[in-house]
Amino acid sequence: MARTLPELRVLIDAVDQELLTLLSRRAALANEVGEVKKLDGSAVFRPDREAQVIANLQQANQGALKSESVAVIWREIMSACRALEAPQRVAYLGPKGTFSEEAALRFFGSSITHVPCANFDEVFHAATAGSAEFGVIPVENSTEGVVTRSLDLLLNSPLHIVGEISLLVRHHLLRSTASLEGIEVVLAHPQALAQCQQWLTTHLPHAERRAVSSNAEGARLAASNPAWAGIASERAGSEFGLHIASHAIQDEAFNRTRFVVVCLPSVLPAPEASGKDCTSLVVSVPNKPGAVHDMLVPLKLHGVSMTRFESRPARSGQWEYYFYIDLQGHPSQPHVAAALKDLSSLCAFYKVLGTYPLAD
Ligand SMILES: C=C(O[C@@H]1C=C(C(=O)O)C=C[C@H]1O)C(=O)O
Repeated sequence: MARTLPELRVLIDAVDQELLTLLSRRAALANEVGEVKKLDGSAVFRPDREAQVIANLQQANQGALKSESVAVIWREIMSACRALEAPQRVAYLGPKGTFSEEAALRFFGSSITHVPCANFDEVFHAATAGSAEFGVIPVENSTEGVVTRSLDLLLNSPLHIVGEISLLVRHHLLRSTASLEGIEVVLAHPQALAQCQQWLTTHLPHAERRAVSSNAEGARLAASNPAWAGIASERAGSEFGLHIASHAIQDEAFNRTRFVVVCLPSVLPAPEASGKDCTSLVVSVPNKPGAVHDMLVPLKLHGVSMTRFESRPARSGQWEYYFYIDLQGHPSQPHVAAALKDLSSLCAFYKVLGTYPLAD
């Protein structure tokens, strides 16, 4: 005979008690790890070790849980255990409800100390000055391309990149009522206004588009005026008590933003090779014919594939540029090391921004 609902619930309650005992044991061990780390001064957050823990469990998983669920559950368990060692402070573009916050939670789990910042410069400053261990910043969007301020800040910063997150970004039109009637102003970060420009031209041709410091800030302001609307995430909508006047208004259905995690090398040294890594560089070459072509030859010769190539003005007024290059691979791989050595010898400026595991 099939078990009844009350019987099943008694069994589930018993399993939960067992889980709690096991999780407490795990937490106590993590606490002990924290003590050891305090003595030898090593990094609290070890994303490489956490990735390995998840990979081992996914491989061992014979049960009913989906592989992705195993990852999500253990990310949170490890986030809570890590917070017992020392709460990690993570700076990002605030206020609450931004996609930067979502990216931070995806990478670190929810047991972090939030350090919301007013702009990207402040994120870099927080992670450099030590009011946060880590910063999370967007670097490119699949519709709008490069986030220029982030690239410019990376150039002169002592922070290095230790991880990346790729987030599906769905923008909603949010306001105090659920209709499109009477909207005079649409407030959002310039990136979001750009990612929704076709929709705005078609549906709200007469509304003023007003750039603000973040989408969540636009949503916060939209809550104060019925003729204003914001473009932001669902989370920002609930944070400020707004209705969704129109769902998923971004011009590209699969609009994605790539974020990177930055920190001082003393907080976390460069991650070791994971087998699926990216190495980010910024370089410049002498302003002479063929220099850019020559710079890329070593990549071809050593069989290293380039996944990104961006240029930014060097601001010298001489039509000189910095090139931001992403390569597949890790400098501990001989062919990557050889390509980097040859490439650097051709550059007037050469800086490795970081080497880190690729996002799923
Ligand atoms: C417990 C450790 O510290 C942190 C927490 C981890 C965990 O809960 O499994 C893993 C790596 C670290 O980010 C450790 O380094 O082993």
